[in-house]
Amino acid sequence: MFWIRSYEKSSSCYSCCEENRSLFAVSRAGGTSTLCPSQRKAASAAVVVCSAGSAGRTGVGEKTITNGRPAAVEVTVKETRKGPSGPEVDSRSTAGGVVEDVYGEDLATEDQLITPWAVSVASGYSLLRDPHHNKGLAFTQKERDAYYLQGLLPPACVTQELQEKKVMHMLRQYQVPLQRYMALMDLQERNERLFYKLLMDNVEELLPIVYTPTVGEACQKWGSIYRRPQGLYISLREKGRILDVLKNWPERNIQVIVVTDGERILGLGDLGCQGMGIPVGKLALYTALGGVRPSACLPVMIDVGTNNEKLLNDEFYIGLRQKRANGQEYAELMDEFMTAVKQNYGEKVLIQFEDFANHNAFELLAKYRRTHLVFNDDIQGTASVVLAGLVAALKLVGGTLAEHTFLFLGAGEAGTGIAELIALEMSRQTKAPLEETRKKIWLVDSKGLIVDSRKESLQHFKKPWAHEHEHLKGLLDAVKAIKPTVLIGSSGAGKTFTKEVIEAMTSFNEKPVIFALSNPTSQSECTAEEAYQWSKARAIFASGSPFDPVECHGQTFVPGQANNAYIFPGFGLGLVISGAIRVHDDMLLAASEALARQVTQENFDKGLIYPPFSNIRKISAHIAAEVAAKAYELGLATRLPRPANLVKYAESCMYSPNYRSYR
Ligand SMILES: NC(=O)C1=CN([C@@H]2O[C@H](COP(=O)(O)OP(=O)(O)OC[C@H]3O[C@@H](n4cnc5c(N)ncnc54)[C@H](OP(=O)(O)O)[C@@H]3O)[C@@H](O)[C@H]2O)C=CC1
Ligand SMILES: CC(=O)C(=O)O
Ligand SMILES: [Mg+2]
Repeated sequence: MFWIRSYEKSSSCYSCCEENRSLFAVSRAGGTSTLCPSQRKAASAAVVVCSAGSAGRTGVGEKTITNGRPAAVEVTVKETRKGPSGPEVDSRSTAGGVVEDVYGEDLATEDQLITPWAVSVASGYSLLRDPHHNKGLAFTQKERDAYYLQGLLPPACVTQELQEKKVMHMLRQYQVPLQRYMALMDLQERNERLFYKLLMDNVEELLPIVYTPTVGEACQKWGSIYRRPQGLYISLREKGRILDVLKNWPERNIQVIVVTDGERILGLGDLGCQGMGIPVGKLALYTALGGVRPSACLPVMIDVGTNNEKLLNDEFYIGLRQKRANGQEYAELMDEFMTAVKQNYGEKVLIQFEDFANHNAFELLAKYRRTHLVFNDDIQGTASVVLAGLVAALKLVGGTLAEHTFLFLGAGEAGTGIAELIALEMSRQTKAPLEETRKKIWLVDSKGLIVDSRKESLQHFKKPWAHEHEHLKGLLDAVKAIKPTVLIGSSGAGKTFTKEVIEAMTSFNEKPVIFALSNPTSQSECTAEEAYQWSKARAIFASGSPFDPVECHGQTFVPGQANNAYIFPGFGLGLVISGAIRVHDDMLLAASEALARQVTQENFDKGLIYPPFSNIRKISAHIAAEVAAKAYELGLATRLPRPANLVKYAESCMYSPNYRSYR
């Protein structure tokens, strides 16, 4: 038995050997190659050719047998790309030529060019450095014998459970959340399955590390803590060759892309290229919470510059050092990206827009929702999660949606996205026209209450909310005048729900419903403690970032986390398993209902309007099933026939992080 290092996963091999990604071939830079039986047969000959699929690269491995095992496997990489007129072009010269040995760079002087990805493998050493297959001390003795690992590991063989216990123990020693974040990222790069097992088994403890609030700090310091790319960085420099850039990614079978341009990272503003932490974090949740295979997930950072002066002057900044491109230049880059994604991965890859500034977010969604499978998490995912929380909250406060009055602080992506879905649901329930149901919803932006006298100067997404009313500048005035039953913070501005605001809400509501959605914790409109204390323990409260339970008036309150993380993983899974080709608003409503249904009486008894994250895999399966059902109903699903039991089917599709046994 021997291994061949190949450069692309052959798509035919992928499908026939998916379940048993054996180690006949090992990965390069996170990519894996699996030899199907025919290739294995070929592998017993002296030369193996691994097809490059559409990427156009061919790796040719030659082996020399010494005492029944490979003494060395030399691999020659012949880069073949189609020339402009069609025929294959041997681009070896531009690729840096043939590399003679595995670690050629050690022999080269610093100014000599080397081709780092042309290497050969004949030892388990590389297996230990392949995060997709590495099991560390959990390799059994048999596996150590079979895969040339003898001596490369200390003698102890341990279980994955013991490894998990040890890493959790180590993580808990760190006092600083960012240290935990970095340790987890290191684990992801070292042993992917252990990383996901940890995340799934300890979701409530680790979510605040890989996600909000710590991911916010990680993005702010990304330039300093950057170690490995973790996704694709596509900058203005790549304009005109984005398709080629996509082909550099080692995985072919991508199902979900999360893309940002870094302009509105949580409530932290423009973090430019450092926003990459968000797609990386969101996709970790796609796998851990929604069960999408890690190899099917692709984080993308579109770098068009940054207007953040501090970053532009930071010596450790890793992005383009220029002001943000906008207008036509921006639109062209995005268009090239969207086209290349479809060309490379097909019609059914889900593209999730994340943390774009609102002046681009609404346009991108409107433009591509007709041609691509796109979803804006901040506009649509947030709307779905908040609607679910409201529907659940009605069980505690009484009344129908239409009997409530809503006031938002913040009229951007999250605010207007939520407002629109509430109005849509109200309209469905009451059969009243959307224009009527919108009148129950009021929004305040940085200039005050959105009213008709401001209409001319409003951004297009605010115009539907410009109702007749005198203009009021401050939130407190608006609360007193509108007398909302539900107050929702989506401003990105921390500490804006003051004592006076919460007391005013409490003065005319028996149980004021208060959502402080802004992330990370520093930007939350108020803390859980403030909401409960200032409302004399009467508030029904949920926040975007997590807060610890609060003791108030002799009771313990467990605040809910109104975060789109409840929705997008299951939502995406539903699209993937049904082979959906477009996202429809009805799917958002279906996801929202599925989430609201998961809140149990026991949860309500604790004042919770969201189920605990510890049940998230089950919740995601139910959301996925409802979304898929809607896709079938709307004729948007392509995976036929429709499975009879969609919940069971969704569960059966979910990634498991348990180690596989290697033959
Ligand atoms: N919990 C969750 O799941 C989610 C939370 N969020 C959070 O919501 C926040 C906003 O996100 P998003 O809607 O995309 O951002 P946008 O930039 O699109 O919108 C922000 C809105 O808040 C207004 N605003 C800002 N500061 C103030 C202030 N001091 N007083 C009143 N209004 C203010 C802005 O006013 P103007 O238009 O006048 O500039 C704008 O209307 C972020 O912190 C984000 O992290 C977002 C998505 C999901
Ligand atoms: C949660 C989220 O998507 C945000 O804060 O932007
Ligand atoms: Mg977001």
